[in-house]
Amino acid sequence: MPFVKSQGKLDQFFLLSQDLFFCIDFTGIFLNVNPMFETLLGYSASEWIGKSCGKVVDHRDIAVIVEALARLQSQKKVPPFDVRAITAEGKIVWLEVTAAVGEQVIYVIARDFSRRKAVEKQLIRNQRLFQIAGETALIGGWYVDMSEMLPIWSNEVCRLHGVLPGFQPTVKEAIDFYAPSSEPRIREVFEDCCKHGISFDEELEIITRQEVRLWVRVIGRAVRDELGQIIQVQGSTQDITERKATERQLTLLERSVESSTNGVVIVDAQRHDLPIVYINAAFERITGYSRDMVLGQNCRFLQGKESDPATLAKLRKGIHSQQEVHVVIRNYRRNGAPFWNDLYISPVRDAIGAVTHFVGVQNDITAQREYQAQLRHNANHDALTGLPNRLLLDQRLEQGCLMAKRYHRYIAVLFVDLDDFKPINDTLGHEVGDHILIEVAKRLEEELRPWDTVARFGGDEFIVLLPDLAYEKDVMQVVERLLACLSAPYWYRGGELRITASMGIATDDGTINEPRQLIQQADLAMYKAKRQGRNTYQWYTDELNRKVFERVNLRHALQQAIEQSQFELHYQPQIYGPTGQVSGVEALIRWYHPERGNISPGQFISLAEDTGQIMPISEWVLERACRDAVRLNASATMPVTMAVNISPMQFQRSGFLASIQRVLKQSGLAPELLELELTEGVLMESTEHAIQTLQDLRSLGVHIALDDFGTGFSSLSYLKHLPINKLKIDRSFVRDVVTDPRDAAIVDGVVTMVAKLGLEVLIEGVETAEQYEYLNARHSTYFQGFYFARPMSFSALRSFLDESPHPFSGPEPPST
Ligand SMILES: Nc1nc2c(ncn2[C@@H]2O[C@H](COP(=O)(O)O[C@H]3[C@@H](O)[C@H](n4cnc5c(=O)[nH]c(N)nc54)O[C@@H]3COP(=O)(O)O)[C@@H](O)[C@H]2O)c(=O)[nH]1
Repeated sequence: MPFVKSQGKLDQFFLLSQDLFFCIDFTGIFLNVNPMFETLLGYSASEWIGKSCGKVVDHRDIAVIVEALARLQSQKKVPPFDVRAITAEGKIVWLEVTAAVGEQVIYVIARDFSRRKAVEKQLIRNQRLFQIAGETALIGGWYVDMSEMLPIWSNEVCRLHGVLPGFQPTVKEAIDFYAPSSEPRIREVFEDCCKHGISFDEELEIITRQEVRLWVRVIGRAVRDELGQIIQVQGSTQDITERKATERQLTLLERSVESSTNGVVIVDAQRHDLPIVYINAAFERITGYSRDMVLGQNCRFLQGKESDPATLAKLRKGIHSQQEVHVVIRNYRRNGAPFWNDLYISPVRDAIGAVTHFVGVQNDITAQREYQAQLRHNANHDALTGLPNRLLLDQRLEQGCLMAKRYHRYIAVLFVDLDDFKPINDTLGHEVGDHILIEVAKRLEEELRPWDTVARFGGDEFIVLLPDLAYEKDVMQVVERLLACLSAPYWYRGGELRITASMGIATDDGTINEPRQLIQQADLAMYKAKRQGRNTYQWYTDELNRKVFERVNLRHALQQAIEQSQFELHYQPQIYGPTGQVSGVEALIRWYHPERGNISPGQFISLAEDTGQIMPISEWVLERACRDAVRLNASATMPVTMAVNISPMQFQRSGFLASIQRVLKQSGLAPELLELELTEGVLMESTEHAIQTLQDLRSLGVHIALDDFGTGFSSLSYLKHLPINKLKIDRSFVRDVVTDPRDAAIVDGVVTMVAKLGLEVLIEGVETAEQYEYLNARHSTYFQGFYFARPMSFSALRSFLDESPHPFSGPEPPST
């Protein structure tokens, strides 16, 4: 046996001990070792007797051995110490060494605690890992022993609360860290856990020592002993502030998307056929499809027969090239109703730039589109009849002319004007008028081919375009059909109404430069139809064209005349038969055009009436005539009346009376020396208003003469209602008065009757001595005519009056 021989019972212990027992001398040489030495370290005990104990000790712990030996040599006590021994296999064994000095020997007991050491090491490592995990995930651990009720916080929990590691709060202090909104909850769940063992997992807000608000996830659970008693509550606290902020942001985003009025759809770009993965409420509302119906589907279920292929191609191209794309596309709701979808599609990329989704933002712009279409329709159509208006008519006319030119066809333009529509409107009311216009529009449309156009041109005027005619004469069938259908009875509230139309026709083979001229031509032809008795048609001719051309030129020249004061006034004397004296003069306008010479009022007055140019002209005439009348009367021996022709438009203007007053005032002419000549037509229209104006004029003292009597309606009955002073018998009755007993009878009758009404009479157009003698012998009245004098300039008139104040008192009037 290599071991020290046993001595009594202690030897047994020495031999059987699970610890190492050995003796060394003061230099550390093994003197004796027990069997456990061999078992534990794997060395043969006999080999080691006489060897230094330092040989089995790891070199890192040699210093420890050396120091212990030194102490023992000095008879000092050595507290237990740990060293690493190296086994025969080269493994390390941790030994807890206790050494004591005996007689010349040192007794050593060494206990293997390698396992404990390994556990300790593992524990330390785990703790470290736990700490790292806590620090990384911002999770701290804590526990509260029920016996002490003092929370123990990990370093991370301390850090979270803004206190130093090792901080030891009371339960109250720990709870006080929670924000007022969270404090009741943590108190409740902690108490429930302590009392009833109910685990908790809460997201709450704490306020750190530095007054920083943090969101934490706090988890707690009860730990029970073997009897089921709760002995500890332990848990973790995790900083989730960042996650909460992100969550809040996400919630905000989600809510925004959800509550957006725009439809939002997200499709998965990485799955086959781009299935929908999200739609918001607006998408559901717009399309009528619910989430369940569309998730997983491709968006093409929104398309339909009217979805424009070009738009779809653009959409596909954008998706294919993973680029943003904007389209307005015709889509269909679940119920099949189409809608206009204003759609933006954008790719959504991940962190490395790969497209993972496409997000589509859509807006239902149907109402907007319809409104725009309505606006466009309104801009191009007449509100009452729904027919195209002038704007659209112009476009169609242009197209029609182009077609005619390209395909060697004809286009016809019909100008349709209802006959005597105004009286219907005026007497039966606008409601009836509107009804007729709508009915006319309907009838016209019904008679035409789909590619023809009926447009409302103005009040009771319609234009019909007949493009694509093989022959000009083809238009006749249409015209006759239209005239017939328009003259059929109209019914309104059970009553029958009759109305006809006059039509002007203009045609072209597409060579016309200015298509609009066709309308003017048709208009002109229509007027001719009117003059020819209504309910008929007329073709436009070159003769009419010449007139139009002339009118256009004349209108332009007239404007220049107004601007450049090219007018003059001439005066024609009026004679009082019984005395042969000049009782008045009629102011007659003269226009001397620098290139065209004299242009007679007969040529331009009616045009000026049509264009409104009569207004500045009339104003000028009135002012000049009144001023000249004042000058004339200043030197005349007898009062000379100034007769001024008043145009219908001038008379009907609301400021007419005021303008007369103003001119009288400015010129200083006595009102009774001013005689206004009005035609029958003026007085026939709006009689009440006309009579009132006449009465007002009469109240001013101004004289009124009714001009051209006998050429118009010449209703004798209305004469008695008119507050006029004088009646001028038209010269057409005078021309043959000597030879034609019928004219003589008319003149006799009118003069006699008018005299009986207490009015004065002037006989116009006396050109010969015979006429004058004949008439003067029968009637004591006034005369005017070339026989006495032609219209003359103001200076000529003055000389005329100066030379001969009573020119026609004698038997022989001067030759003119
Ligand atoms: N609103 C205005 N109308 C005016 C004005 N000046 C003229 N007129 C109207 O133009 C028409 C033509 O006028 P005019 O060519 O001047 O002819 C006048 C006389 O020259 C003509 N007349 C006079 N005596 C005779 C005659 O013996 N024979 C004959 N063949 N013609 C004669 O008659 C015209 C005047 O007619 P009336 O006005 O009816 O008295 C004409 O209608 C004018 O009214 C103007 O300033 N404003």
